[in-house]
Amino acid sequence: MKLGVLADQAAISLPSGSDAEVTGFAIDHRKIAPGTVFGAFRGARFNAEDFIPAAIEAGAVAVVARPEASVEGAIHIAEDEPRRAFARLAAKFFTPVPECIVAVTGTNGKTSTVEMTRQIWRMCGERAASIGTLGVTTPDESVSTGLTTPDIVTFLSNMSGLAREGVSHVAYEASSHGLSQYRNEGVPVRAAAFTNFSRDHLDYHKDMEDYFAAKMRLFDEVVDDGGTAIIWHGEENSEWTRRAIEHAQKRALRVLTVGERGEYIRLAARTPTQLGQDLEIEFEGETRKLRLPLIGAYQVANALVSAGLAMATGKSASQVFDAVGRLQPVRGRLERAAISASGAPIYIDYAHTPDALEAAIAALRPHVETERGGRLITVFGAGGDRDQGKREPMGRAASEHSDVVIVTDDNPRGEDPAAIRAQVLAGAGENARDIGDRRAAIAAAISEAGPHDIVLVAGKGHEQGQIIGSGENMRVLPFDDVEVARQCAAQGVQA
Ligand SMILES: CC(=O)N[C@H]1[C@@H](OP(=O)(O)OP(=O)(O)OC[C@H]2O[C@@H](n3ccc(=O)[nH]c3=O)[C@H](O)[C@@H]2O)O[C@H](CO)[C@@H](O)[C@@H]1O[C@H](C)C(=O)N[C@@H](C)C(=O)N[C@H](CCC(=O)O)C(=O)O
Ligand SMILES: Nc1ncnc2c1ncn2[C@@H]1O[C@H](COP(=O)(O)OP(=O)(O)OP(=O)(O)O)[C@@H](O)[C@H]1O
Ligand SMILES: N[C@H](CCC[C@H](N)C(=O)O)C(=O)O
Ligand SMILES: [Mg+2]
Repeated sequence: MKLGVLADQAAISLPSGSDAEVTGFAIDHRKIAPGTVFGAFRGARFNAEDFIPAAIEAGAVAVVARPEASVEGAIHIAEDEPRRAFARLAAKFFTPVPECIVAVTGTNGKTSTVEMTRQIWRMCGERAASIGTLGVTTPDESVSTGLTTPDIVTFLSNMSGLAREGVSHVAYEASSHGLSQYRNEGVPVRAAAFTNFSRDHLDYHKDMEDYFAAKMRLFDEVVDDGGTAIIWHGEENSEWTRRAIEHAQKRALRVLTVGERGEYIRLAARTPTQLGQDLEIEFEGETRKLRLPLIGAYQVANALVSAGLAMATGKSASQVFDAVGRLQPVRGRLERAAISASGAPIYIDYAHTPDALEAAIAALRPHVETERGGRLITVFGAGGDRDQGKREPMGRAASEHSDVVIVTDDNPRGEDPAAIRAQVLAGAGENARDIGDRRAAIAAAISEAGPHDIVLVAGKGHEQGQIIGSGENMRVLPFDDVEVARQCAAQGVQA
């Protein structure tokens, strides 16, 4: 494929008289083959401009880099924001892509929402896929990628790979890291959703404003002109929600709000039942009753945002609401792993922010048999080399809303695990227990749970390992909360 053609399509100008045959795209100089376009970006650890000579030596025909970078022996596509230009250009190479693509952002609920959207589309008869923290899930398989958004080349090649497999519908998770690094864009996005906004990732973003601005790139720039914005508008009526609506309106998107204060789908009532919840919603002037086979208010939010995405992409209300009633649980999100020997259910959840912990605990609270002395026992920790400021509020959220709190390790990475736990414990208060070893912490919670109690193990959800150390010393020790909970529950039976 000719670089000139790709550049024309992407509205990117090349130095006059230059053109070349392009065979691929790479952002890592070690992945260059003859004919590759190299994106030389300045990152947190490396400045890839240092690798430009090596990339050209390996056969790069063009380099997308800042104007001040030195490029000799290949075409210099000089751009002030090289990541953005590279995404636009590479997107013209990785074609075709699935005809219907939607994206989801927000602090919590992205993975759940892309997964539920995939399920709804599938129940409507489409070949649908989702991309996010759980990996790439297609009609045929689920492949883990390690990161929510890998890198732009992997993202785009996954999209065109899915189209080749006959997938027509894709819902992808747009993380704030991905959005601020232009790692998940370039494809046409028909509709974009915003689930909620609260504290996370302030190790990476300067402050909440900076974090919000990263998320708002989805509405400001990534979604198609004339596209749809689905925005959760819950009873909490957050200022961030109002501002998200403003961003979407400013871009002249079709704005559809969903939730207790939603105008498109209004959640009028929610009644927890033993295995799920009964919902009453108002849609197009009619009241409908739905039964969601999942517990927790937060799962209603994600299910209704997913319903909005499915309808915004052409599915009929009757098909979509019928599908909502048949949603399957999302891996590691309020997943019931086992029942303890005494009869207490043990739930695994991916809550790793103060807001998410509150939501997960609130989901389980109605199921605790409080009148018979039942307690909610929460086991959780906070990740190392991540936002330190969320640890104390996480401790506070857990202790305010649970009856027993056990603080444990969750991917300490390059930090001292005991120091991380101390920061969490500072918020959790004196009654919280400190058991660093995650297996021992889960075992302690399960062995003390009585028949009317519920155990919540939060923070790792679907994860398959405990990450310890960093850089050269990083190791991932196999660890699966679901499996450990099952083993501990089974040991209880034998004892
Ligand atoms: C902080 C962060 O987000 N870093 C990501 C970012 O790295 P970076 O651009 O800073 O890269 P860098 O390592 O400094 O290197 C700069 C450039 O030099 C290139 N390079 C580097 C070395 C070399 O020998 N040759 C070479 O060409 C690299 O390919 C890169 O383009 O871009 C890389 C590839 O696109 C990512 O792998 C990397 O994710 C790291 C590993 C990470 O842990 N990220 C997490 C925090 C993350 O992004 N998580 C979010 C989810 C969060 C959530 O769900 O809440 C996600 O979307 O996955
Ligand atoms: N709509 C919601 N409101 C509040 N909390 C939620 C919501 N959805 C999910 N959560 C909480 O957040 C956790 C993570 O959910 P999910 O994986 O869907 O979010 P995510 O945005 O993809 O997270 P990440 O940023 O790690 O990728 C859940 O296990 C639950 O505790
Ligand atoms: N995508 C999130 C996941 C956090 C999950 C938790 N187990 C941790 O390691 O902190 C992050 O990278 O911040
Ligand atoms: Mg996710």
